[in-house]
Amino acid sequence: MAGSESQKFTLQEVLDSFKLCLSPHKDVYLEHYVSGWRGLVKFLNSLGSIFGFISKDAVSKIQILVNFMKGESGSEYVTVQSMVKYELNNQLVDVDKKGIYPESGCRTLLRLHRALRWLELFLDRLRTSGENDKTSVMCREAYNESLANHHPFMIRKAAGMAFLAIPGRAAFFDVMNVGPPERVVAVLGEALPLISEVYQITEELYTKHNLHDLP
Ligand SMILES: CCCCCCCC/C=C\CCCCCCCC(=O)N[C@@H](COP(=O)(O)O)[C@H](O)/C=C/CCCCCCCCCCCCC
Repeated sequence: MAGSESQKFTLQEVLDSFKLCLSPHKDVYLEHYVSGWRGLVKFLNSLGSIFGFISKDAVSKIQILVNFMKGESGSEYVTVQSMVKYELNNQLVDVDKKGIYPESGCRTLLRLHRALRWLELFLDRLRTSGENDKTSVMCREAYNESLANHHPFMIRKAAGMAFLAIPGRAAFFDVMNVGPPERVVAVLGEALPLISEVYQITEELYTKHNLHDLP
């Protein structure tokens, strides 16, 4: 029982992680970034096995980052800023698109960063949606405006199929475990600026170092 309870998703938990993500100097703590994603994956898993291929990909990327954080150079992987600095200074990133470092922290985080933009767009649609709006449509629109631009045809097709299995708005809000719809909307309103700020800071860092096209 305790085990299954600890696997239960709450939107509040994700909100707390993103709250802790930013240092006073606006550095992004990897530990909390990763823990925010872990919470989201928990949510995805609770929606059913059709989302398994998405969850598996997110988990493998989270694990790559955790391995760096726990590895011998762990002290360089405290924030996104320190990770970028360390990997660039030590030529551990495929800046010239050679594919020698297919699992660098920078390229791995880039994939999650793009997914964070999808999340921001999706949550904003959810927050402003009406009772009769379809979650699958909101999700697809957010995906087409963000992640889809980075995915090949087959992944886009598979993602499109999975979106059809997303529960309706009321059931979706229930799984968030924060209370009635008005409370969900309020917590989303609190979560969104935090997610947006983390996204924006990472976006600017990747632009500054020309890291948006890492293979
Ligand atoms: C606050 C609660 C409400 C929202 C809950 C959302 C829960 C979402 C949880 C996790 C999202 C998954 C993040 C997926 C990361 C994808 C990273 C990526 O782009 N990977 C591709 C490229 O990687 P490399 O090959 O270059 O290493 C990879 O090819 C992707 C494979 C899987 C397909 C990804 C489709 C993503 C669709 C967007 C998520 C839809 C979730 C719908 C659930 C409502």
